[in-house]
Amino acid sequence: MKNRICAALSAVQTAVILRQSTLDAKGFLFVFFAFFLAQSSAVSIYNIFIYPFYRSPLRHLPGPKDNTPVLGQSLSLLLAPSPNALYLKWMQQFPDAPLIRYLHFKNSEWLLVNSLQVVKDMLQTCCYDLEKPEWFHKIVGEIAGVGLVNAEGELHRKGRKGLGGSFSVSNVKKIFPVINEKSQILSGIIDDAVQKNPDEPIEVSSLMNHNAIDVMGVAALGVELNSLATSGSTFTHIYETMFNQPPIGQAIFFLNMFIPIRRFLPWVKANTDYLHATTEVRRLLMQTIRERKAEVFGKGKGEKGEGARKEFTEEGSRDFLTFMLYEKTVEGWSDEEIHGHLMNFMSAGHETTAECISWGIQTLCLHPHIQDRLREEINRYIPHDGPPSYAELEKLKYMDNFLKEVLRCYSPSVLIPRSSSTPIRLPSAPHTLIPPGTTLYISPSVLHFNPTIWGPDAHVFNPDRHGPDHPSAKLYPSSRDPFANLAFSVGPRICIGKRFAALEIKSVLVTVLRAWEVRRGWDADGNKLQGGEEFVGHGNQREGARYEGPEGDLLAGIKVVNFLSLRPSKGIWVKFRKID
Ligand code: HEM
Repeated sequence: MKNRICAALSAVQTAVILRQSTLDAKGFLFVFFAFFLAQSSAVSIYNIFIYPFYRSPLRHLPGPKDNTPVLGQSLSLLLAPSPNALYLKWMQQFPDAPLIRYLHFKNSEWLLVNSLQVVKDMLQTCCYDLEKPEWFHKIVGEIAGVGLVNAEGELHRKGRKGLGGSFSVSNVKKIFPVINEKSQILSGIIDDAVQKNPDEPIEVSSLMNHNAIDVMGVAALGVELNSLATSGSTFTHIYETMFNQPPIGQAIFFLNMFIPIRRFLPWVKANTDYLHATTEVRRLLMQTIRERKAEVFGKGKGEKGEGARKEFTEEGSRDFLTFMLYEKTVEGWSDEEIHGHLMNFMSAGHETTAECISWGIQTLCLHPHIQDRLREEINRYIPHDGPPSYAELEKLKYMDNFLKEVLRCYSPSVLIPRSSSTPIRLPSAPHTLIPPGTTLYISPSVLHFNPTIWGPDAHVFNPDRHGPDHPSAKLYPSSRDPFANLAFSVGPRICIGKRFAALEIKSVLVTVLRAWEVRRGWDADGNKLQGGEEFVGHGNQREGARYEGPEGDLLAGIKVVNFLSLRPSKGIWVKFRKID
């Protein structure tokens, strides 16, 4: 925008000069670029060095002042030990500030949200007055496509309506046997590994990733990807390249939010690998859409055939792709739109779910008594060896609380950002005029570890705190506010896959806990314990914490990747012992 205005102004100024002189084409270009350079430099100097410090209506808000010149806090955020670390530090430093102002790249102003009221305004009251920021569209669009995640306004409402059926209880129930089947395969793989080497820890986060990819393959695409059986499918490799980038890849990813540099770095391997992965996932999904269309509508017909409809419904095939092709509500959706939704499901749906299960197992290793209580509940309400039914899972109340606590302490989603294209005042902060383009940043961890919401033990893992009779219900009523649990977000843009994800997580945990006792298999630095070595330390919690802060203790030595979600960088090593 800034460049377009400067270019238009420069063109007018050059035209005025041209009328008074006889310049040739070269001279014309020279004058134009000279004007353009001078004007855009002046605007940049104003935006970077003057506006945020002397003019901005946000300049008096509390926030960190230890900025790096021009880069603000961006370098510190990039180098932080976790995607939450700095935000949690600021939450502790400015406990009473509903909005914490910090400077980002080129001294752009960002606001960290530190109040439930502001969260409510952003995600509910003003949901459609705010949009996802331009930088988010750019970076998440590369990984997750357009789909719902990047749709705004009317397009988003239409998408939600059209996709509601795919994620309804009845459709999710139809997919449930697939989820259970994959959990069984997962258990079989653990069994094989333990039989070969009983004392050797197993890395669970990549295992859970393979499981989640296989589930999404069948649920979203109707395709068996066989990641678990073959230790990785093409999709697994693609997503590993995207999510597991080396430091140079992360730096490019980060810079690309502000300056489109990817195409200028064809010699950097991390960049070309990443670009190849995004092109390849698009190609594979487009190919799957074409093939399914041919199956559903008949080759080359491009129209619905009644015969095909019968065949598919009788088989009960209700993967999301087939559902989208059939549903009347979405008739007329282009391949491009369907592709966007599939990209969303594949990337938003597998990594987050796998991380949640992995952190869940990590906490079970740290808290054997929680493991015992869960196992006891499972054995009571699912008193058979077969896969759990939907109704049986619904009876597991302690499991529900455990899952809530895992999502509170280890929210896989680390950012819920919004911005406005016009100046806006939020109802809960009417005196703060938020200029257009300012990023309002919700880091779920800031609300999840806030002692004013959860009490002084907010940093402690305790599933019981979610129980209806727990004292915190009366002492800290805000902890019962739906907006205090942000792992799936809340409001019209709440995660559409929430129910599906919860089912998958519980299915895996039930399968694992019925068959296995899990024990810590990582040392104080998160490395795999060798052979029969056991972890010795004073209380698993404190040992190996990488940094001070509410989250540091809970990570128990496991280092995380400072990227788009809470992902362990060296995996999570776990010892499994068969329960007789
Ligand atoms: C533990 C697992 C999951 C977590 C923690 C999670 C978290 C989230 C969060 C926080 C959002 C809101 C983002 C925002 O508004 O900025 C979201 C949106 C979304 N999620 Fe999930 N998700 C999970 C699983 C899934 C699954 C399994 C699917 C699909 C099968 C899925 C598909 C989506 C989609 C399509 C959206 C966009 C919704 C919209 O904007 O209306 N997610 N998710």
